[in-house]
Amino acid sequence: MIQLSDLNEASLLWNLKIRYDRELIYTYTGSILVAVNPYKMFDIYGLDMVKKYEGQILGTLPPHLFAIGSSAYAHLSKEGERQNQVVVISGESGSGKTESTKLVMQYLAAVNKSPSNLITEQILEASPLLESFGNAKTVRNDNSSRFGKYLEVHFKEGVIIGAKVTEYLLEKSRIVTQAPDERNYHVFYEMLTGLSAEQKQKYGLLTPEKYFYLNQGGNCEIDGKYDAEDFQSLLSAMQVLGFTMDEQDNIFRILASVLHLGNVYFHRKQLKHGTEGVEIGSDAEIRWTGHLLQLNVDGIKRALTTKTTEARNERLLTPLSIDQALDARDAFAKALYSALFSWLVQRINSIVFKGTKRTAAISILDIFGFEDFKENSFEQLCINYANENLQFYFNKHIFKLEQQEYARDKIEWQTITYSDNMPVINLIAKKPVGILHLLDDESNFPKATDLSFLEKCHYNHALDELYSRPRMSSLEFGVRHYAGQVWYNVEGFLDKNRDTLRPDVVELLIASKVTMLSRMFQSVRSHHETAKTINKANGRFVTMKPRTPTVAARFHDSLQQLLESMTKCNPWFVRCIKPNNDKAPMKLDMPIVLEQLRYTGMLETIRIRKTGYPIRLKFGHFVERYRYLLRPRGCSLPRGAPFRELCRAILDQATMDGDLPPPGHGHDYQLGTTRVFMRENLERKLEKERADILREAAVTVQVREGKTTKKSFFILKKNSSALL
Ligand SMILES: Nc1ncnc2c1ncn2[C@@H]1O[C@H](COP(=O)(O)OP(=O)(O)OP(=O)(O)O)[C@@H](O)[C@H]1O
Repeated sequence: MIQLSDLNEASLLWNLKIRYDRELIYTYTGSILVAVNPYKMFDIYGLDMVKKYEGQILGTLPPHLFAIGSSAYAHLSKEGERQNQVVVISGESGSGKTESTKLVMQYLAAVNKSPSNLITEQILEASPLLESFGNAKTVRNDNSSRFGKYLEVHFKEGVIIGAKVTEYLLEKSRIVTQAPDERNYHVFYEMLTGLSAEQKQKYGLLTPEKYFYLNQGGNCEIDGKYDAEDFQSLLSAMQVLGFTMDEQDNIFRILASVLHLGNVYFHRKQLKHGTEGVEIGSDAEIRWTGHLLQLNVDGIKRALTTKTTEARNERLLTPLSIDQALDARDAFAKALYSALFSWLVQRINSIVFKGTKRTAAISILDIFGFEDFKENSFEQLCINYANENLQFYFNKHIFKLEQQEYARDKIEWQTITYSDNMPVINLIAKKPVGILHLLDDESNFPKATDLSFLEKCHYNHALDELYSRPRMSSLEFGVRHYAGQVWYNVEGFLDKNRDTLRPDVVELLIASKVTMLSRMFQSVRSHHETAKTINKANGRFVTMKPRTPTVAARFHDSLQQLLESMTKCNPWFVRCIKPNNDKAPMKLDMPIVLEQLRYTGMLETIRIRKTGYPIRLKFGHFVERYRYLLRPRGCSLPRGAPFRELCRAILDQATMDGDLPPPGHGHDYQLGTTRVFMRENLERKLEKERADILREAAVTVQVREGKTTKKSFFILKKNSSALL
């Protein structure tokens, strides 16, 4: 796209459309890959394509995800140094991030120097397993990831030796409620259609329609998804990953218990002194839960109908109202499922993560896309905050750092402006009155309500142009994000942020005779205990007294860790674009695409890629790498000439012949005070020439020596390609 002569929104959009109509779903903006979701599988991801892209310089072949994978792999060790790589895949829900993640991973698995090792297979199998437990049907995407994922793949001498998954913010509300046309997590439906009748009997299970936690969306099936088959894939993934039969049994026990709990219902009950309490409608579900989780049945009943408070060293049981009882039931189910999900991630890591000593990693970030629904809640605020941070990371790399480099080396440059989203990040998270800080303060204050939180937001941010108050007296506030204005309804914000599981419920679960379950909740308890005592004087969220960290605080911390680790990597960006809102194959809706191009700053990105110099090499490095290119070979290297002059000689020669513009205004390189600054097309040309020369040299040596054995030729060939 940087070759477009007339660069404007319309030409950019047309270019994408024309390519898309020709079934070219990938396009480069410099080294950034734009991927427009085809909603239709093309035969472009086979082994033949892997081979085609393997070892190729970016840009020499048509744009493809494999080219990004190949470049990241090649850069893992450049100039003898290990350099971690990160592939940042962004885009809105349904744009194709998860599919792209899988394809990049598939590519890495195929090209790594030991493609058939068990660890590679296990890493690949982790994907469908996590998808079953962390993906669900939403109105936007039939297979929407409801958690963020950062996958680090570790290499040693080109071989995959391990991986590590970090998960972010699983959407918990989905476990107990689903909007119309949506579903709960896939695994429930897969289990209910995939288990044999006998196994279902063992867990007391029926069909999906019978469960309140599964039937609220109105349709338990997804067109084109075969839950029973996917269940078999899930089982085989568990097997490859080495889950024991006991572990699998425990997983099904927990999943079944969540479903049983969802069907527990209550009746109002008048108690003495005129107070209202509840009684359980039927205790069959409770008995099933008790049986499957090996818990005390009376303990479960108590946990769902009363709460324990401590006063003057005395434990008091207070009855719950019907709403509180329903909340207690839902909290119980959410705790079970989310603890299981965290356990799964840890379990996978315990199998595939082998430490990071002397390894280099390619990480892939697939994090939930920007969300703006009819009703937006706490989850959307967190998700959109994460996206703001990613956009900031993108801007920082593409615009800020880049232009700082130009200034440092004093090259000629006219500053390109871009829309800096730091003010929104500050509005949401800056101390002391950023929205998440206000939320945290209120969450730690027992008498606070969602309304008092909203009032504090209005009070502190009314004058901020990025913040809006509603015209009517609805419980909402608006934030102008980089991707547009979103209204957040604050109902439930405090509870969602506190996300406290009552200590008596934690103790009940720890008392389970199912060791795996008991351990899960021991670790929940110890996580809370240690987090409380950590001294957080490092600028992160601090509350007045050590308290259990809130969801926002934990999310903020993990996001900062993620960004810190990404900062140490060389980034590759994949921008996924959703072509229409109907999930329809090969249909590109111009306004929908345009909106995404606008808010992701694509036009500015192309401009900087077109006029900027993204490739930078120290003079010494440049000479070392490209000295073969001087013609006649080596002769015109003036002895002792300064590196800068040598660089100029090589570059002048490279830009003089061929189709690249000659030196002068807008030429493809500039010499700074310490480094060569090049455009990507010039780098590609140099790399190609270098590769040709080295190949030629290898053959010449073979012919000259005549005696060169086949083996030594291959060594030579291998060495020369390692230099590419
Ligand atoms: N390269 C591709 N080829 C064919 N179909 C694709 C491709 N990428 C995405 N799709 C289709 O689009 C659907 C949505 O893609 P995907 O789940 O990767 O989106 P996402 O951006 O990860 O969404 P979310 O943020 O909701 O998780 C896929 O289920 C698949 O049907």
